[in-house]
Amino acid sequence: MNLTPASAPASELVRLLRPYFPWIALSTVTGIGAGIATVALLATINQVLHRPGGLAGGLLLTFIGLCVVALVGRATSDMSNNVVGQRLVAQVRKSLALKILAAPIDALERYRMHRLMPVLTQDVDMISDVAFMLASTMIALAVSLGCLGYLAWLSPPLFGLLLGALLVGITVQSLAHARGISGFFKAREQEEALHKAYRGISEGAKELRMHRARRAKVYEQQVAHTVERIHDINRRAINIFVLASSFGSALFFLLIALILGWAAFRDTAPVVLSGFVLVLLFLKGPLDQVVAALPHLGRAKVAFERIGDLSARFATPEPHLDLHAPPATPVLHDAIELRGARYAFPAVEGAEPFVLGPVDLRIGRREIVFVVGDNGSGKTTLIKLLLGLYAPVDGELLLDGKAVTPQTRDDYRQLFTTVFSDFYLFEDLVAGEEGGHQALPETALPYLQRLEIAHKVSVKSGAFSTTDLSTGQRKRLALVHAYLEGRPVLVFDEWAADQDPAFRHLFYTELLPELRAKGHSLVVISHDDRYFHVADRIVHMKAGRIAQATEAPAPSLAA
Ligand SMILES: Nc1ncnc2c1ncn2[C@@H]1O[C@H](COP(=O)(O)OP(=O)(O)OP(=O)(O)O)[C@@H](O)[C@H]1O
Repeated sequence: MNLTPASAPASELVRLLRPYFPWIALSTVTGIGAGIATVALLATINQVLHRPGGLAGGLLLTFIGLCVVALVGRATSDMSNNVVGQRLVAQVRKSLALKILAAPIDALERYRMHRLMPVLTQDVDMISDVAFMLASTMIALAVSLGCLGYLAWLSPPLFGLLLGALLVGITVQSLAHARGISGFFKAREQEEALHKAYRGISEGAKELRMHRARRAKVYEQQVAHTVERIHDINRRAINIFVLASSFGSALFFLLIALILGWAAFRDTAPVVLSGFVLVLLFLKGPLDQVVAALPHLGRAKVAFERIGDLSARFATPEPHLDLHAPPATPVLHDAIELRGARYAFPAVEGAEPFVLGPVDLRIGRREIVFVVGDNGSGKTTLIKLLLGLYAPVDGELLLDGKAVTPQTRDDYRQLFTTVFSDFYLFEDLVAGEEGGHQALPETALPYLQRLEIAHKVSVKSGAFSTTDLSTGQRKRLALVHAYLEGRPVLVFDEWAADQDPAFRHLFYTELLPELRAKGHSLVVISHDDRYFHVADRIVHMKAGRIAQATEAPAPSLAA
């Protein structure tokens, strides 16, 4: 599914709904059937009111038949519409998840979490809610149209009056709708600010406990202020709809007065007059229902545009990132290499854009390479290029001398196990790939013991028993993942930064050499100059360039 930018939600909706046209047709036909039967019921009741025999004989059968058609038609229409609505929501949810899974990492990094979450939750829920009420609204619309048809047949001049009133009502509703929707758009923009504030108060909870002034500022200026703005904007927008709806009701009663006045001056048959007023009074119910649905439809429109916007931003997925590709087990025979590779972040206002490269870097088999340098010198960016997470804007990435192409990039990435400094720890161990048969308690135990967390964590049903651990312990658990996956190249971004001195020592002096001895290549971002001697080679980064690549120094006495 490909949602296009915000400009064309209506055509987008049509495209999304296309697979469900048979269901929509069924819903429409049965809805209209129910509408016609309801109107015919009203006509029958009107006839009975003016007939000496009352509801007897053929009229009784007609009445029962129409009741059955109205009820069955309504239920069928409701259910088929519900099928469409729920399928639509499921499709949007899956499609958004797939888009996020296939989006280039730099596009995701730019989109930001506080913008992503309201779309994935609030906007999709809004569509779900509207899908739920769409069925009854459609039936109300069908009944309204049926009633109008009947009224036109019953008395064309009275229908002329009704038409005039309807035109005024529709004009007022349209104006209100336009104003209301622009309000909903403004409110939705504020929702993103609110989400950002919510992230601040949940993720920054500790910091806020420690700083009263900031706590008050975050609450007053970010949470309360934004909530109040959303409240004001939504209240005004909904009030516009309410006022328009009240105006419609007033217009309705004015119309009935006009009709009664007209009937007093013109000779109108009682059966026509009573039928007209009866149906008109009945019509108010479904019409009110349609009008009440307008704000919800307005909000759904806003939600659709947001989903469309997100979709458009991720409209260029990484090519050949197939979810169902067979497991790849790439092998490193000789080396991975960056040759003349360059990467540039998009410029941010007020800051110089960071450019990495051009860089040449070669990581051989069974080699330990340390990447070192000042904060912000480009170590992590270099690693992301090496991992194929960022695509170089110039130069190339090679595996055993062969260029990694968009077609082979995802397979290439399966060479690596990474522990980034902002790593995410998945609790479960993935079966079906390299670690499938290994996700057993007895396989994991030696690694958990080696990393001194066996007393805290075990493997149960293919998942770690807990991840509620200290930061350093969680990093050790991430390393267990790396052991279990057994991939050829391991990449650690400041892994040892959270470890105690004894374990840090163990990591550099025992674990890394052991892993190399087992055949792994290791790329380690490190600031621990006491252990630089462990590396086979040290790559110094400076302002986005490799300043020098040196052989490892001799071990210092302190180490
Ligand atoms: N997502 C991003 N968008 C824009 N610029 C970025 C982004 N990530 C990093 N940068 C820029 O790239 C530069 C290098 O960042 P990088 O994370 O590679 O540095 P580093 O050497 O790993 O630093 P540290 O030692 O602090 O982890 C930074 O100065 C930053 O301005």
